[in-house]
Amino acid sequence: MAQIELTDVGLSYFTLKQETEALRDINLSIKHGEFISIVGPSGCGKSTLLSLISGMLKPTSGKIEIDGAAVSGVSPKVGYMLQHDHLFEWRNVLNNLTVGAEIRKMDRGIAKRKALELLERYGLGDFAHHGPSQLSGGMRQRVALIRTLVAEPDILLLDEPFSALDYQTRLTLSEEVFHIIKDQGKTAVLVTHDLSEAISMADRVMVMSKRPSTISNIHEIRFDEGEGLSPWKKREAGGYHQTFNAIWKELEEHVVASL
Ligand SMILES: Nc1ncnc2c1ncn2[C@@H]1O[C@H](COP(=O)(O)OP(=O)(O)OP(=O)(O)O)[C@@H](O)[C@H]1O
Repeated sequence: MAQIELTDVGLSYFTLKQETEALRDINLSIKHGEFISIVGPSGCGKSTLLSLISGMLKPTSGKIEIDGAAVSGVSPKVGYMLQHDHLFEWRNVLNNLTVGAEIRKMDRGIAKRKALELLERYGLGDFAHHGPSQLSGGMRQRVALIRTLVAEPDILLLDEPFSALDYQTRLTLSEEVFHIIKDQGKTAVLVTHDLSEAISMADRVMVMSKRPSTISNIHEIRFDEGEGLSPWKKREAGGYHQTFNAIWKELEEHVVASL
């Protein structure tokens, strides 16, 4: 059974002046533990799609299910990682990690233990009592991911999580985040403008058309070098450039059409 299932999903935004049809006829099945990337022209509705999966938005038409149950309201099974880490500067790292637990009225002791275990496991154990301003951009984003993991979501929605970082940090962090997500056995949906990031991290890359956006194509990312390759290994794989060029050609057509 699919973990996330979208059937004939459409979404229009209504304002006093106009209706904006963002998404049309979206049919998508995402399996447990799968990593899928979404690319498409600017403004085509990628973030809207994540908001629908999280339950923050309700589709105008069609249905969305997680583990066979209709999504109604914000789902506790879903966690977000965003472009900005939104860490509170006046709290140390550990206290930032327990914010979600406090809001959800989870046991703070349990949340703290979980947070410390995750910090230790992912190389940030020495920074638990540091302030966010004492961390590099990449470390802050790792803390943001750990904060999401403390709440134990099954599904991670990643909305351009690396785009505010310099290129070198992006490469390193995407590798680290990939390993953390696989290690934790999470299902992940990544929205990115960076096609090499999309291909290197995901099992499948979904290309969306210009608005009203439909699914143009879904590409399986498979290389002769084997299954489950890390982003570094995928970038080095024999068929990588061919795959990149094929998806880029398709994506470029949608980007040009949207100008
Ligand atoms: N709250 C809203 N009210 C009205 N229109 C909206 C709202 N949010 C988004 N839109 C419109 O819906 C469309 C899709 O927006 P969305 O942010 O999902 O696209 P995107 O593909 O994530 O964009 P980008 O790549 O630039 O981040 C855009 O035309 C946007 O202007």
